[in-house]
Amino acid sequence: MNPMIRLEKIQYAKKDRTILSIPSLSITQGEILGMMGPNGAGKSTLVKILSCLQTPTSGKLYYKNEELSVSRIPLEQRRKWAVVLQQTLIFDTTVFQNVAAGLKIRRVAKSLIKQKVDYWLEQFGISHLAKKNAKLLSGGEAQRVNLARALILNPEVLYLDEPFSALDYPTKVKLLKDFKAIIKKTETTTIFVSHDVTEIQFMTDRLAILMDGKIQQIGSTADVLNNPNQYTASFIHDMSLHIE
Ligand SMILES: Nc1ncnc2c1ncn2[C@@H]1O[C@H](COP(=O)(O)OP(=O)(O)OP(=O)(O)O)[C@@H](O)[C@H]1O
Repeated sequence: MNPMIRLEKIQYAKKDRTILSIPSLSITQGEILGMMGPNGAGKSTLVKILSCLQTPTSGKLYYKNEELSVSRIPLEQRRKWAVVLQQTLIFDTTVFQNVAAGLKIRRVAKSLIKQKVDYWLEQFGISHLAKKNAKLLSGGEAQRVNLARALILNPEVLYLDEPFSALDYPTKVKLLKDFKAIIKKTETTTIFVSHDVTEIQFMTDRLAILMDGKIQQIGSTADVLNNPNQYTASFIHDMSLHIE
């Protein structure tokens, strides 16, 4: 299968320190790739490079087999991607307007915006909050707004950097289930960074373990978690402790 995204010989260095070194990485259309690693391993840096928010020191990035000039990404290309972070970005207006924000910027017709926002509010189970000021939402509700705002733009690739880590467990479980069903239905290629083994197990098809700026293991999520290698065993063991 043709990769959606491919990295080749990517390096990111600051001063004398190599922060990231990825000889190669391919992500297939529609897959959910998980990424775990200790603090400072380079996960956010990799996500920023993949979404062209950061220019690597060297190496190449391909999107559907076409090389991207990472320092000059056209707006149409950027609009194929969406990034959702742990901190929710909420505007001081209604939930409806928050979810509609990206479509308005794209000058989508009002009637179509209404149709799409209604659909996505329903998908995320927040239709009843449409008229509420989004600043007054709970953490779980706010993250639903954040995800709806990203998915309404029909992104080809979604980057998630610990989007659920601030949520309590029951809220998280419900949102994970709803979110996974949506991602699978829309076949959105997703890169999902998390410190939570349960989230990773539930959400991802493949898992990459990043340590000291290198991918030390990558494979099917079950395989990586059940058969860690000499580099990843101790980290995976420690990460799994809290669910035993
Ligand atoms: N612009 C920069 N200048 C200097 N150092 C940087 C820069 N960006 C990242 N780093 C360093 O690179 C390393 C990797 O950072 P990164 O944020 O990618 O790690 P991470 O795996 O996402 O960590 P965490 O799990 O704590 O969020 C860290 O040591 C960080 O301090």
